[in-house]
Amino acid sequence: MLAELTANAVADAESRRADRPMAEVEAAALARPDALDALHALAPAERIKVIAEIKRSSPSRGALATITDPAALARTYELGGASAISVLTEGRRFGGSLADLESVRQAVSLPILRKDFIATAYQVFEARAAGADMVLLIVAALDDATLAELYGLITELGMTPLVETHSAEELDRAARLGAKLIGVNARDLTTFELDRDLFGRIVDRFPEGAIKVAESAVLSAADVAHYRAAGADAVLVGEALVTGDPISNLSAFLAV
Ligand SMILES: O=C(O)c1ccccc1NCC(=O)[C@H](O)[C@H](O)COP(=O)(O)O
Repeated sequence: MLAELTANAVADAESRRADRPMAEVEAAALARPDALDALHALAPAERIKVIAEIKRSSPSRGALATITDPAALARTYELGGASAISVLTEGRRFGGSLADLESVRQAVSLPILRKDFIATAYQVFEARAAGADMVLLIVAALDDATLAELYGLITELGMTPLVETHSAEELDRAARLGAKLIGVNARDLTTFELDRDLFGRIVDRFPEGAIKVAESAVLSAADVAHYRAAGADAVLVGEALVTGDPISNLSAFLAV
């Protein structure tokens, strides 16, 4: 499934490239004001931080929410105390787009993550051109050379890579990269099984000083407390915020 999602995302980017060549996207990326400092926004603090996601649907859960105005939802997240916004830009299975990211960029002053299946430089330039401050790199989807190349490009463009892992070995690969913002996704992206305890089992492998993000499977404040007790600096939450009341859920999550 992960290989298919990545291949589709790359194919979709290649078809956009036919209309908007690399030189044009690169120029748009370089013309953007500086990216926001996501490492500062997500730095460890007394309270856990929340990266709030704009998520319409997903392969594991199907349709989740009708989001006609992602900018309005992002403003609600900002008002509710989120530290950053994640925008799923994959179109086929998640119903997202780069246009969503652009509209969110105009609406909030929080760092924005492009959450997608990134495997090419073109997708990274697209992210910056649309106003992203962070770009997701999924370790399981990339070999070490591509991971290092994309990591370098993202940082050269002033953005922060969120390096996503799902095992101790992948966390070690993220550490070798020098990643400063690392996520452990509770969701196995091939089987869709959720394992909330994975974060706690491998948290000791985080490199010194890296920001620890627990991704997925937060449905309640108790889940946030579980991740916090295991050492998470931040949680990345989609479903609970798009299917419930975002303000009261954020308030409960941030009170942990
Ligand atoms: O959510 C899915 O079904 C999914 C399937 C395959 C690849 C990625 C997938 N989701 C992306 C994410 O990692 C989540 O959207 C994100 O961590 C939030 O998760 P949740 O709070 O459980 O909605």
